[in-house]
Amino acid sequence: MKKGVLLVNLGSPDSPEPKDVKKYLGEFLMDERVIDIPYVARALLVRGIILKTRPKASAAAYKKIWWKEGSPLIVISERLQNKVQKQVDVPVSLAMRYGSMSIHNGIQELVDQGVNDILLFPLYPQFAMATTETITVLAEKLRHDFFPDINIESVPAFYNKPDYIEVLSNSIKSHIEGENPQHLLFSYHGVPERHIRKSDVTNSHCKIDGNCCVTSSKAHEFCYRHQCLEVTRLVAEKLGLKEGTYSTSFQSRLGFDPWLQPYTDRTIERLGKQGIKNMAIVTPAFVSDCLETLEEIAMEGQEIFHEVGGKHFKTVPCLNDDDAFVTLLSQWINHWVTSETVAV
Ligand SMILES: C=CC1=C(C)c2cc3[nH]c(cc4nc(cc5[nH]c(cc1n2)c(C)c5CCC(=O)O)C(CCC(=O)O)=C4C)c(C)c3C=C
Ligand SMILES: [Fe+2]
Repeated sequence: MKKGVLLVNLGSPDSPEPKDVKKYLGEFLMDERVIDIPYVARALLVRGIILKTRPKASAAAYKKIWWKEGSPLIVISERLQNKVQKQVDVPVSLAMRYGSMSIHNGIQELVDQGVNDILLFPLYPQFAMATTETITVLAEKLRHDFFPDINIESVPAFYNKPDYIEVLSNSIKSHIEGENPQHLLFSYHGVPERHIRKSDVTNSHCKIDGNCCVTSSKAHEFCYRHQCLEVTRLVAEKLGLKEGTYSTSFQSRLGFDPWLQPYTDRTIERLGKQGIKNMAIVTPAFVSDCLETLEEIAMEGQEIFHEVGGKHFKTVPCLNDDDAFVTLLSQWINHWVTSETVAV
């Protein structure tokens, strides 16, 4: 069998113009694992309400962060792909779950090079039905419908792997060294609480309270909240952070359902009001900087902090194409190539 790797990230609009943003959001938000309500209700909500107003506002936000080479998320993912390709001996392709650069094309690109054994690598440290699961389910459907003779194996969530925690901790350390933040906030993309309950394989463990995520359970393999809290705990341990000088929050809430709390914007405001003058923020649900980190955190978050008296707001970049991260992914891939098992 000939092996190859498909890295998969979220995707971005083709341009920061409202018509392209509308097309992208239409595809993204109509995914039943993102807005998980029945099709007719979802279509009414997305096409009848969200797509009437959000594309214009989102396009304005995208314009603030867009690079001359294109969307930061796409450009950074391509840099990562190119660097990983130099460290492994099998073909490495890149695809996006939404927008251009489809997973179908990514698989086809590998198949055209003779590959029939694919390692599908969702670029998300934590499992979520709106991210990892939608990628693996779509890839399996494509395999079944168009590529029945190939094998596809997926890389599971790697949130608690010691070598990942080490790379992430070292990166955070290098960016906050000399800044001496009084508080380090770990901000993760939010999800509706309902998503956590739906992914609970025990059907009863996830209460989304103070206890469930720290009480051992089979549910944790697919619990986004547990996995986020674990990343914070493991990095804090590695960096020797003192209790009270760091915390976890969830950003990017959309709609009125309860999402994971505490919310990042309110947490930044609270920290500023409590007299914190110097804070840093890290966003470990994203491996690549994107709209949610460059605009929502680095711009809006900083503005909130300054409005309530904060002075210094440091945004730690995502791992992006950091050399240590590239080496880590390449090691995992090389392990799969030589040992037939997914390394992480
Ligand atoms: C119901 C809505 C959404 C869920 C659930 C959700 C989960 C989720 N998303 C990411 C990562 C990213 N999301 C990004 C943008 C973005 N996300 C939503 C909605 C949900 N996300 C919207 C509407 C948007 C578009 C922007 C906007 O209008 O605000 C991005 C950035 C993409 C880019 O082009 O830069 C990322 C990355 C994760 C990890 C996640 C669940 C864990
Ligand atoms: Fe999102």
